[in-house]
Amino acid sequence: MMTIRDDHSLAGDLAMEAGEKLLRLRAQYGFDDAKALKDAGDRSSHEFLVESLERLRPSDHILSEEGERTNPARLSANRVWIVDPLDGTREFSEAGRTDWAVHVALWEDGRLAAGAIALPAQGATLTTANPPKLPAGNGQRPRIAVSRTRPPEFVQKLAYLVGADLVPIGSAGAKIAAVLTGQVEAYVHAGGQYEWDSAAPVAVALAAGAHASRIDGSELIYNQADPSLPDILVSLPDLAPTLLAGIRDLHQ
Ligand SMILES: Nc1ncnc2c1ncn2[C@@H]1O[C@H](COP(=O)(O)O)[C@@H](OP(=O)(O)O)[C@H]1O
Ligand SMILES: [Mg+2]
Repeated sequence: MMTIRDDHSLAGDLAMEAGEKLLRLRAQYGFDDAKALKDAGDRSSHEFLVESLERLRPSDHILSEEGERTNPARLSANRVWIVDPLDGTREFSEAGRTDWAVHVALWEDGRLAAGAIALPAQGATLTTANPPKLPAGNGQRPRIAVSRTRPPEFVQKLAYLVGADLVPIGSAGAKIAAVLTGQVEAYVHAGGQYEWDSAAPVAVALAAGAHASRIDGSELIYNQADPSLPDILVSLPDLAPTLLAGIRDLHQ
């Protein structure tokens, strides 16, 4: 009998397969022409994910960083796959870096229903099929992951206020995975980002029991007409109230 993969497994399998293709591209192109490698990575991963989803989930809709962003049909659809074929494109094009990811999420009836973050160069994939067990907070100075290239202006002050250290990492997916695997305790971003940068990692984070919200504490809302979702806080649950209070104080 033919078995139909459930959405959680499908998200994981597609993210992992896209990641394996990206590793092969990296080996094939090398790092001499970063732009050529980035363009090939974005395009081929997008084409693989769209072709696979159209074949395996023909009635669903797709919102991809590299695709049609304003397609109005997705706004009245029940099921929309939100994908970032290559998150951390810059890091993907730099030799030796492992902080880049493939994001595959399913939004269904107003909420994130499934998701996967593949970290091909780390040999890991985190999925809602089997959410990671959150590390216990160790009571040490918290570590906050921030963008390597675009850290929000206030995070240095936030780190000082709450007694934390900043850890620069590329890719939103790699930073949220770092929270879920115990390399850092939080990720704070502001100043610009889109739904595809956070949908899949947030699906996995919520399934694992982590805190994920806008930096004002409100809910992250997906499948909106304007896919801009400019700020985010993901952390171990115990740390969230302190960070939200710190951010609030700094923004008064
Ligand atoms: N100010 C900003 N405006 C728009 N997108 C941003 C942004 N800061 C970060 N991002 C996006 O968020 C992802 C993670 O960024 P970072 O590595 O700096 O933390 C990247 O996705 P892509 O690599 O898919 O473009 C990046 O483009
Ligand atoms: Mg991205």
